[in-house]
Amino acid sequence: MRERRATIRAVSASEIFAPGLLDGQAALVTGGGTGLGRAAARELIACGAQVVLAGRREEVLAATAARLGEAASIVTGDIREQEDAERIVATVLERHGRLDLLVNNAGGQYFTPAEAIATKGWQAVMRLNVGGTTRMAELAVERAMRPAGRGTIVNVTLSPHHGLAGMTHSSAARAAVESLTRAWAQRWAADGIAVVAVAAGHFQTDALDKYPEPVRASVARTVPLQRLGQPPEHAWLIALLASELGAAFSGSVVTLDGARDNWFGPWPPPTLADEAGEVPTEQRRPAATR
Ligand SMILES: CCCCCCC/C=C/C(=O)SCCNC(=O)CCNC(=O)[C@H](O)C(C)(C)COP(=O)(O)OP(=O)(O)OC[C@H]1O[C@@H](n2cnc3c(N)ncnc32)[C@H](O)[C@@H]1OP(=O)(O)O
Ligand SMILES: NC(=O)C1=CN([C@@H]2O[C@H](COP(=O)(O)OP(=O)(O)OC[C@H]3O[C@@H](n4cnc5c(N)ncnc54)[C@H](OP(=O)(O)O)[C@@H]3O)[C@@H](O)[C@H]2O)C=CC1
Repeated sequence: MRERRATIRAVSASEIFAPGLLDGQAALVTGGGTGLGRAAARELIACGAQVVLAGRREEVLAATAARLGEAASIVTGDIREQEDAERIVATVLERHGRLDLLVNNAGGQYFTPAEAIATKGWQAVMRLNVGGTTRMAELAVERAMRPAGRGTIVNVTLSPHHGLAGMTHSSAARAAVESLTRAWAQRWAADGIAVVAVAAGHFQTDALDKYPEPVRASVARTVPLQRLGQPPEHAWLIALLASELGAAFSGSVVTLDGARDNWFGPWPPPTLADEAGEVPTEQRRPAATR
């Protein structure tokens, strides 16, 4: 595992938070080199935090850190491996002497029908999303947050919660992480540690490129907002949870999805509406007679 410091380049001020909101904080963002993790790191830095980006690909992390400037640094490692995970947390402590915020953002799955998921694939998704997230949370608590008597852990999960038919392994894994979030919030409250899950809907990141074209083309239409989420929107929520307000959210699953959760389609439902777009209404009951 190799480490490298970023070159100097500043991030512009936050568009919505006051300067200095997170001054003095040290954050660790897993999967911080790409997509939602990169946007979160940028916003945390804009708010004053020092951020360590973790992931497996050094070149990806280094390119992001170079864009984020001297408040960003990188550490390579695989969150599924105990030794790597330990070194990731140790690196943050060596560099900053503290870890105030862990963003458990590294995760993912592949798109396939439920019955096509091989045991090995199921285990791969569980190992990454549940195993990796758990390992990082426990290490952050043991090594940094409990000794400091404070800290915030944000676990990135997935909306809709009623299940994604092409990603059932991930629906199950993220449900487990949300359940763990609630349990950890109780378990670690007395240590001054807040644990929150952010259930992300469908966000416009490069990762969507890996899904089949018809899936990509239709995703935004499955969202009542009729557009994909933008990474800065997710990043603003992460920064908010890293602020003093995060403690009050402990144990919550905050869904950020443009109303995707539990949406069953547009209104009026195309199968019910007539040519004029009107939906049949039920007859009123006759007035009661005396
Ligand atoms: C209707 C709306 C749908 C759109 C939803 C949009 C919402 C977006 C949600 C997101 O999360 S976007 C972010 C996506 N990012 C990632 O997924 C990145 C991380 N993902 C991965 O690394 C992999 O997908 C992984 C499987 C989770 C982990 O990979 P790992 O390296 O551990 O496994 P592999 O060795 O590659 O594979 C192991 C095993 O898994 C099965 N498998 C893997 N990929 C596929 C596939 N594409 N199709 C079928 N099966 C797959 C397979 O059994 C593999 O074993 P072998 O066959 O290789 O022996
Ligand atoms: N985009 C979306 O619409 C949604 C995304 N999400 C979730 O948000 C998170 C970020 O998504 P997004 O940015 O779009 O996708 P990405 O695929 O870009 O992000 C995944 C990141 O995790 C890192 N990563 C993956 N496996 C490991 C590992 N074993 N150890 C360390 N790092 C790892 C990857 O880097 P590397 O490969 O270099 O290790 C990558 O930077 C993921 O958990 C995703 O599932 C949830 C809902 C919707």
